[in-house]
Amino acid sequence: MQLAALANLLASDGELYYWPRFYRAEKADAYFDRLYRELAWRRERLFIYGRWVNVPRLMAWYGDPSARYRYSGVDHRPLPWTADLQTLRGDVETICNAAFNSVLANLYRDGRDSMGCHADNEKELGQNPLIASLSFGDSRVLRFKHLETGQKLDLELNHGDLLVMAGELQHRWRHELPKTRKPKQPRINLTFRHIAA
Ligand SMILES: O=C(O)CCC(=O)C(=O)O
Ligand SMILES: [Fe+2]
Repeated sequence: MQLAALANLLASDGELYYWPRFYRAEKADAYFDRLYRELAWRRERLFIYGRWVNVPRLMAWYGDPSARYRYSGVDHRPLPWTADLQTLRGDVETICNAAFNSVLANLYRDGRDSMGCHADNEKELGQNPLIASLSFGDSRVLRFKHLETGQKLDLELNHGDLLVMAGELQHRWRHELPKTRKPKQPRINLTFRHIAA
């Protein structure tokens, strides 16, 4: 099966493809355990409105040496691919029929960890980036908001799910992973990207 066989969840202004349980529970369990233990999780700090704030999640950045990535004034040099990340990259490349040279890993330790509203629109990602996102661990809601109409779309991402963002999505929509008061176990999200050298 290929991405093109999936329906676009958006009626207009971008492409969003959702493949629930892309990995079955057992396989997803094994990935979660190893990623949790093996990735070099770091607490990042960002300089926002004149002060340093802790990013409310742990992060790790892997990729080809040429895949340097800058955001919020911080230059991210990728760590070399681990065996699992290579395998996962291969899987999503096959499905998406695209090449990825880097992956941003996020670890949301509990419901207080989150990601603020943003678009993945850095110029290194190209005009209409194709970004493949894998989720492992507890479920969390990813919320899309249309920039002009304010339309909202909530997607609950579960253990082993694949989500692909493409087309004009990053120009027309923003997305966030809100905090929640519900008790939550850790969740790992991997977003595979192609960074122009
Ligand atoms: O955790 C998620 O599902 C979203 C991650 C995300 O938006 C990003 O890494 O840019
Ligand atoms: Fe994002």
